[in-house]
Amino acid sequence: MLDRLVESLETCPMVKRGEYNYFIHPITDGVPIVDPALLRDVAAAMVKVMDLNNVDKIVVVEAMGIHIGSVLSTMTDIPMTVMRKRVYNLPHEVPVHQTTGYSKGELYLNGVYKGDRVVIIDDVVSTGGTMKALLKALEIAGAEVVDVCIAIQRGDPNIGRPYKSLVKIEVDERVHVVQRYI
Ligand SMILES: O=P(O)(O)OC[C@H]1O[C@H](OP(=O)(O)OP(=O)(O)O)[C@H](O)[C@@H]1O
Ligand SMILES: Nc1nc2[nH]cnc2c(=O)[nH]1
Repeated sequence: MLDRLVESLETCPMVKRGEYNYFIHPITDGVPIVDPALLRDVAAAMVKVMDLNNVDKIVVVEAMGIHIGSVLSTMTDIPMTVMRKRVYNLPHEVPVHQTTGYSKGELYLNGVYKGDRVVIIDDVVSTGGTMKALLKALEIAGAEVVDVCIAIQRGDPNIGRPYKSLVKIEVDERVHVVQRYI
C-alpha cells in the first residue's frame, strides 16, 4: 500500500534552500503532478492505521493537508474542516500562533466545538510547530483529539502527544525512507 509513496519519495527532485535540502513531492507540494493512485494509497493507508471510530470531524491544515483530507473525507464520510491562514471572524473562531522552521503566522480554526471527537491529518511534520498550534487550538475549542496521522515524518519532532506517520524519512542529497508504518 505504501510502495508507491516510498518509491516516489526516494526518487523525488531536491532543491537547496540555503543550506536546507528541500524535497519536492506531489503529496507535500502538489507538483510536478499528483498521481491519483498515490493520493489513494496515502488516504487508504490512513484509513487503515487510524482510529476512526465515532469520529465527528477531520481537521487538516492549509494548504497541503487539503488534498489528502478531501480524499479521506469522501472515503469515510466524515466531514472535514481546514485550519486556515485567513481570518473569518465567525463565532467560535479560534486564532493561534504558528511557528515553523521557515515561517511564523496566525492560524484560524473554525467549525470545531466542545466535545467534538476529531482526528488530525497533514502531509508532513518537520519542526512540529504547525501540529502544536493546531493541538492548542483544538484544546481551546474543547475538542477531543482521537488520533493524529501525518503522511511523511521528517526527523523526530515532539508535538507533545503520540502521533502516527505513514513513513519516516531522513534527507541529505536525496530522501531516504527509514521507517514505514505498514
Ligand atoms: O512541522 P512544521 O515545521 O510545522 O512543518 C509542517 C507544515 O509545513 C507545511 O506547511 P506550510 O506552513 O509550509 O504551508 P503550506 O502547506 O501552505 O505550504 C506542511 O504542509 C505542514 O503543515
Ligand atoms: N515539500 C517539503 N516540505 C517540507 N517541510 C519540511 N521540510 C520539507 C521539505 O524538504 N520539503
